[in-house]
Amino acid sequence: MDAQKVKSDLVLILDFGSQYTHLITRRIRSLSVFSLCISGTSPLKSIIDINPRVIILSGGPHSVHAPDAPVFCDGFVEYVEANGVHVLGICYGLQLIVQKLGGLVKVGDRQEYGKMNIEVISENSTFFGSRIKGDKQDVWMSHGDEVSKLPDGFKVVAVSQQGAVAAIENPSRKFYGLQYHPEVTHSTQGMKTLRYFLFDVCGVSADWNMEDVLNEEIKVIKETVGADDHVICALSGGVDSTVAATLVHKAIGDRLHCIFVDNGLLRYKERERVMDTFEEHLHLPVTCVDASEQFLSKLKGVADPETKRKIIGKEFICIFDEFAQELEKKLGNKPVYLVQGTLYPDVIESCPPPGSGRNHSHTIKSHHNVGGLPKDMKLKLIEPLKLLFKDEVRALGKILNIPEGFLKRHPFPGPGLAVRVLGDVTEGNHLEILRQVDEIFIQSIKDAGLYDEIWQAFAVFLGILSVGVQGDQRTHSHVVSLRAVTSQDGMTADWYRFDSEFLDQVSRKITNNVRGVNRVTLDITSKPPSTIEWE
Ligand SMILES: Nc1ncnc2c1ncn2[C@@H]1O[C@H](COP(=O)(O)OP(=O)(O)OP(=O)(O)O)[C@@H](O)[C@H]1O
Ligand SMILES: O=c1[nH]c(=O)c2[nH+]cn([C@@H]3O[C@H](COP(=O)(O)O)[C@@H](O)[C@H]3O)c2[nH]1
Ligand SMILES: NC(=O)CC[C@H](N)C(=O)O
Ligand SMILES: [Mg+2]
Repeated sequence: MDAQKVKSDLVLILDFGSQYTHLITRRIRSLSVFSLCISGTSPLKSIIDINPRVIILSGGPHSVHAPDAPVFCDGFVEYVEANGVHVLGICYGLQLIVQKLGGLVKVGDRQEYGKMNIEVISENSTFFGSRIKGDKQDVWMSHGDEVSKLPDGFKVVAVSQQGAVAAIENPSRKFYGLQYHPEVTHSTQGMKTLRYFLFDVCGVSADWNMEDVLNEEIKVIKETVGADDHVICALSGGVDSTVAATLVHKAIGDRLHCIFVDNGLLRYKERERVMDTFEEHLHLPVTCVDASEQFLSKLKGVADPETKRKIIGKEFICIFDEFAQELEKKLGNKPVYLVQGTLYPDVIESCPPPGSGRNHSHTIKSHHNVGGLPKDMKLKLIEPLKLLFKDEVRALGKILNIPEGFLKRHPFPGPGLAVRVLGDVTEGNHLEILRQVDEIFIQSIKDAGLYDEIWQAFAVFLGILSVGVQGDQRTHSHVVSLRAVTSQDGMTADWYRFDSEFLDQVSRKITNNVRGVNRVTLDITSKPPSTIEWE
């Protein structure tokens, strides 16, 4: 998906490191307006190429006074004014507008964190429209600096209960600013304010929808892939790669060749279930490669989580490479493209704004990623989902007639059960025990009608022994842990609150049915401080 080819009005977010940048993008997209975010310090050329109707400057952890504070590029103000682009600064974004256009920002006498009440003080505010003077609303603030002098031509249109500037505007120059965060749900009228700003103040059209995204994608893929070119796709049976493959298949038909790898680390009956779904419901051409021995032999005796992940990533690459070579023998020409199901959060996370302090998840653990393919494979990438969030990918999958039950599948990591059996995965029958426990847990969640409420659920094999008493006998057996989380995008997560009756039933089912397990525990940690997977 190419931002420059999106015909709808585009709202560009310049990201200065706010925790809520993704949220602004998502809120705007929910109004059927296309929105993208790029680093706040991006060069002018990137902004010109994207050609936005509106630019939002995000909040951020910096103070505009700090020597290394991130700033929009040179020529930004001249560009937006020459092109009639509306600019909205949120929090740090507002402070940046004030400082750069000749006003003053100082360290606040008071700080405003959390819930705050604001009042519209202007009779005729463009920003708040028909909302009359005196209108009050609860908003969510998070700032320590405050505006002490406005640039010429600006006026204050709302103030906080503590008397600090809460909203400013200069309609003739098309600059607006909010000191609070309209994108968080605690700002009770935040969505109303954003909607009014985009549609009534900026005149943006609400014409972005998934059908258009799909048709545009198919068109672009048809134009990109040559008439005789072949394309490969690593298909995991997960939502992202399946939606990406189905979309590309629609564009180029049987010149798409999918490979599903059984790495010996899959869940109970997963290989059969995934292959059945592909054949029966999705009609995708898939080659299943059984590489379980290859993977497991490489993992023998390896206990370190990062080493395990690296070994698995490397094996995947070898297998994709062999697949490409075999196809070359069969077809006479080597596949030119590789389809990946990369999503927008991956893209945003991989280019955090300078100094934002935002961690890229790869620094915590090496996520298996097909993007690590060796350069000499010379495959060019097709990433049709790279500007979409998971819920949008699910919506796209629905239009592609992918069964809804499939689209609601919980994510499953590429390294599979290897990151859920702690330590050496090849020891004893640990993998097999985990498969049985996981199946009971997931099936119980489905039977209780809870599957769709939970973002991801699974069992973990802890690799420690505990003493138990079973059938009057002393046992010294394995301990497992159950993990279920709610999340928006996997970047942060909270543990799911099961009721105790459900937990009691699952625990008994596991100890009564899985030989070798005498203790079941529940993981009640959010992310952060934990991660979702244990390794
Ligand atoms: N067993 C596998 N066989 C082939 N490719 C795989 C396998 N496991 C993972 N992959 C590749 O790794 C990519 C990343 O996996 P990831 O789990 O992030 O996405 P997904 O499996 O497509 O979707 P989901 O997040 O819903 O599980 C997949 O899109 C796929 O290309
Ligand atoms: O394809 C993947 N390859 C990986 O190596 C990998 N590691 C974690 N995950 C999934 O990513 C989400 C966040 O996981 P963590 O909180 O454990 O980092 C969760 O949904 C995890 O299941 C992976 N997915
Ligand atoms: N949330 C923000 O954007 C904060 C901006 C700035 N760091 C302040 O404290 O005022
Ligand atoms: Mg997966």
